[in-house]
Amino acid sequence: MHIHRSDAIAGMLIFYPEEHVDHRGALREVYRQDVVDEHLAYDARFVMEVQSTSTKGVLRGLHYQIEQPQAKLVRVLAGSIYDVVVDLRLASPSYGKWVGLNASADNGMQIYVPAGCAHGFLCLEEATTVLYKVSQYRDPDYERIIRWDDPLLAIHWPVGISAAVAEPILSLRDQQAPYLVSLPSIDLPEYD
Ligand SMILES: Cc1cn([C@H]2C[C@H](O)[C@@H](COP(=O)(O)OP(=O)(O)O[C@H]3O[C@@H](C)C(=O)[C@@H](O)[C@H]3O)O2)c(=O)[nH]c1=O
Repeated sequence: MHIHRSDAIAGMLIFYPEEHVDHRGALREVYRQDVVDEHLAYDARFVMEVQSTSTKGVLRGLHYQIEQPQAKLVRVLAGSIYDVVVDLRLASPSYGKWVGLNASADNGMQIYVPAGCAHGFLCLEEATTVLYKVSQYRDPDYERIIRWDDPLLAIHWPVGISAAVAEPILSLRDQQAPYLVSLPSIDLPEYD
């Protein structure tokens, strides 16, 4: 498994599992505890796996949890996504920075989202299925959302007339999410 440390966001990692191809098909080791133990922060003890399936054009995000921040290990089981990680951790050296990556079932990329970073993805194909492990259970009281198109963040989503997706499909909650500028600091996660 090849591991790349993000230059842009402190603690963010990208895993590229090796693919073994033969006449029957292909095989990858998709999870190794020893790799996790060696490379991830102490809080990356995964307690739950979540799987979502979406139609093309669905954008989920940008989501994070305060008080019980969730580290996430994200991969695509079917289709492809533009995956975005945003550092909203107060006092982080990379606060306000974002990283966008094309992850797909084909390329097998796995993205480690450090606890406290916001996460979202745009589905680029029909029936795109994403699976992620999380290090804390979900607590709706601590869930927070930032607008996917926040002008302060200026994320280059592949959205628009000549892009992969003309108009994203959002949940009502994501449509009504606040902009970063209006968020009190109590709603932002800590950096440790
Ligand atoms: C995230 C989640 C949702 N749910 C339920 C709540 C709701 O009824 C339904 C859909 O939830 P949501 O609209 O929050 O799902 P979704 O918009 O897909 O939320 C997810 O977005 C991506 C980007 C993330 O990074 C995740 O951590 C999570 O926030 O599923 C759970 O039961 N457990 C969970 O862990």
